[in-house]
Amino acid sequence: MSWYDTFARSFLDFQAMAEVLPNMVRVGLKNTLILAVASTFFGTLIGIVLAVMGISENRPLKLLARVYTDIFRGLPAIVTILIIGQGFARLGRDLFGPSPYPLGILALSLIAGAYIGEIFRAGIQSVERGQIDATRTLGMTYGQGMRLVVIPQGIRRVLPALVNQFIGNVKDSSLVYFLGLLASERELFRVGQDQAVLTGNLSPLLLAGVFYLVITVPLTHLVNYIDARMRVGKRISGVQSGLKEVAELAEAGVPGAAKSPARFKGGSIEVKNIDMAYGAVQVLHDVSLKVEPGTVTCLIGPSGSGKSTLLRCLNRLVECRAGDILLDGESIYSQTPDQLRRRVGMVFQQFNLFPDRSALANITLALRKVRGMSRQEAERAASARLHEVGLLERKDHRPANLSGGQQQRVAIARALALEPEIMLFDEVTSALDPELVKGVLNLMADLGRGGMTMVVVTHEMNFARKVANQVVFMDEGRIVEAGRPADLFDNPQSPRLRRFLSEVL
Ligand SMILES: Nc1ncnc2c1ncn2[C@@H]1O[C@H](COP(=O)(O)OP(=O)(O)OP(=O)(O)O)[C@@H](O)[C@H]1O
Repeated sequence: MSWYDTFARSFLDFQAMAEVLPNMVRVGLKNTLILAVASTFFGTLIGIVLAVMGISENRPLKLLARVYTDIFRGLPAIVTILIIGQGFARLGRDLFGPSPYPLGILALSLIAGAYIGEIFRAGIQSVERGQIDATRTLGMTYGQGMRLVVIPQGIRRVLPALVNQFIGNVKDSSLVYFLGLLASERELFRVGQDQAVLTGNLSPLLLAGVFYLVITVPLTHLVNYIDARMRVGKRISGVQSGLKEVAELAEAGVPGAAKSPARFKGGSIEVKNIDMAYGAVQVLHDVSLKVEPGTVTCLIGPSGSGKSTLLRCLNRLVECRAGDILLDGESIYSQTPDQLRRRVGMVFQQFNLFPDRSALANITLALRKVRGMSRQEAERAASARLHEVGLLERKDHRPANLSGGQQQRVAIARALALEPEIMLFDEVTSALDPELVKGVLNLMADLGRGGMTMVVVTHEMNFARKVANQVVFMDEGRIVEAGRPADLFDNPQSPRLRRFLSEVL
């Protein structure tokens, strides 16, 4: 007999396959899916708890999650299944009757939980810090930020890994057979193996193998497709040049130099002798500053001089070590950070838009969750803000489908939607292509003319000169000079400011 005949007799006995097929679908496939789905479901619940424990600040919880993960990831699956299935057989019988099947699910879930916990933890930790900063500046609590923004993004990022885990559970479900399943509980492998013993050839096992592939291969491809779709959203055509973006703003009524009527009720700020340190490194030394209502203050200075840190003290993204800050004459420490941040909006260099939400949804999220508006109210308000920044037509675009300048204008609209009294801008044009900078600066100048109190960290000296009421020069964590732009730029008093201006102008 040729090798092929031997092979065909062992593996290609179609009659043996046909005989086992009904049982394989009705019993094997069904039970494999129940085992895999149930253990992925319970494993996901365990994984979420482990991930939350793993990223918490509580050391005992962290340690517990670590120990759990090390044990269940380190042991071979079959060892865990046998220890749980046989070690707790008595208890299992009392609880679930003669079937070892529930204990099999429990063992698979405990193993899956260890892997899924690590997957979630990595996913959540991979979400940029700026995302949580953005939720905080929009007045969301830490819990809201995690639940509404960070965790969904983290889960989306790890979706392929989660599906891999499900595929792993489909395969590991075959190990439950070691617990001696009842006939009605046999999974694919066991049905194939029993039939192989009966017929004396391996064709039923091959058929079981085909079933495993039929479940796992399409799933992998499906998840890759969904993942790609979710990452960027639906592609929307309509890329435009940066020069056209300035026109977009003019159409929306942001005319650059024209006078706009006061439409904001800006608040006042008084910074009184604040010190701030990151650990042992003192970053701000005895900083005092007054910002009158409805004025624009530009903070300038070399890199690392503490400008961003000062800005972050104003909305308590970082906390001062000494001194006080008054908002409209009242200490910002007499209110919660969330209450304060509803009054003090902030826009960042990296935009920090939520990538998985449209421009409109980026704005409505805080309106609904922080301000408690209905969906309709929030959409109406968000549309009005988008119109003001010339982007109403692009309300359904995800950030990935917008230019940097457009993204920054959405970020400004998002902050304005909460109707703050103060707006903080942290180098908001530094990440933009040169031709997109003008559109964003025009918009900011318009806000200033509209009576918004603004504190702007910027390297755009022209903007500071033309738009600011007050320019503040910082160096090494101290305010070195502050005054009207003409005084600072044309008549700098300190050698440090003179040197700085000679380098940047
Ligand atoms: N999270 C942090 N942990 C530790 N040190 C930090 C942190 N953020 C900033 N620093 C340090 O604090 C100092 C001031 O930084 P800050 O970002 O406020 O300066 P900056 O003037 O805004 O600089 P740039 O223009 O480069 O943004 C720098 O020495 C910086 O390295």
